[in-house]
Amino acid sequence: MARLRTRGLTKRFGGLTAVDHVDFELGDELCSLIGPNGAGKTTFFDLLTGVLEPTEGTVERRRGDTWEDVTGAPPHATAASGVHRSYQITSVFPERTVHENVRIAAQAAGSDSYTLWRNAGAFDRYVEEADDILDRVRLADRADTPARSLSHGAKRQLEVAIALAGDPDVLLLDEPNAGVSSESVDDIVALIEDVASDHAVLLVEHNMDIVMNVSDRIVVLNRGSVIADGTPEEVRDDPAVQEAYLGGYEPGAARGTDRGEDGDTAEGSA
Ligand SMILES: Nc1ncnc2c1ncn2[C@@H]1O[C@H](COP(=O)(O)OP(=O)(O)OP(=O)(O)O)[C@@H](O)[C@H]1O
Repeated sequence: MARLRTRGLTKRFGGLTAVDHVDFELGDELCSLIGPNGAGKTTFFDLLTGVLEPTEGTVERRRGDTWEDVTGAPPHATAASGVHRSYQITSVFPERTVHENVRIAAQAAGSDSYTLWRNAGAFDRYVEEADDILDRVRLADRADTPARSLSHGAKRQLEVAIALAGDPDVLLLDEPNAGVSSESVDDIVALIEDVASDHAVLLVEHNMDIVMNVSDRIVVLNRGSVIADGTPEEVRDDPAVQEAYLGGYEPGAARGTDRGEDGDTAEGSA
């Protein structure tokens, strides 16, 4: 079922059109959004999540049998409507533990957050929810670790955990592999595939091996416009995509050669 769609979505920065009349629909699938640097991927995510207001066009969310116009709704309203984004530059509280970060995110998304002090049962529920999510993202053994001391890979897992805490049905994953060492890539890939089993997922990822392996569908942006939309095989074999982006792509060559390979060690701050 289609869950999110855009019609004629456009963002101009002065004379530059960063996103150019994009018609897009996300269903229950793992769709990757790829394209060269500056293609408009981040701007598109910012438009979907209300970080930016479009110059033209609409963003709509499925509500039962109808579509609701959520164009320009602020980020908290977008999150409340079930669209969550994992940030490349994260919003974790570095001094708080992994568990506290997820529990706080679950509380913030819950309807009774303002009366929590009166409602011990609600608190226990959020603690349990955080336990379950940490099991799912395989961070349970680091529940009591301060977020700042996690490795890059574990930080990406925590970001996904925080996004899951809001109980979304659409997840926008913003380079979940950024900065992760090659040994940890398989864990992140397993996590992406796992969350895609029960969420609609839109993934921005530069590592083409990951994109080709996990995606049901790939949308290619170039200079703000969609130049291809299809299965990994269709997109890989598309001459326009080869020219704009994938020129010279060979399976297996992307791993370890991408940006952000600065090792999977703690970085001192989240
Ligand atoms: N706030 C802004 N003001 C002016 N220009 C901007 C702004 N944000 C982005 N741009 C421009 O819009 C274009 C699209 O940028 P965007 O960051 O969306 O691309 P991207 O596909 O995410 O790139 P990357 O892969 O490098 O992250 C670029 O030319 C960029 O310089």
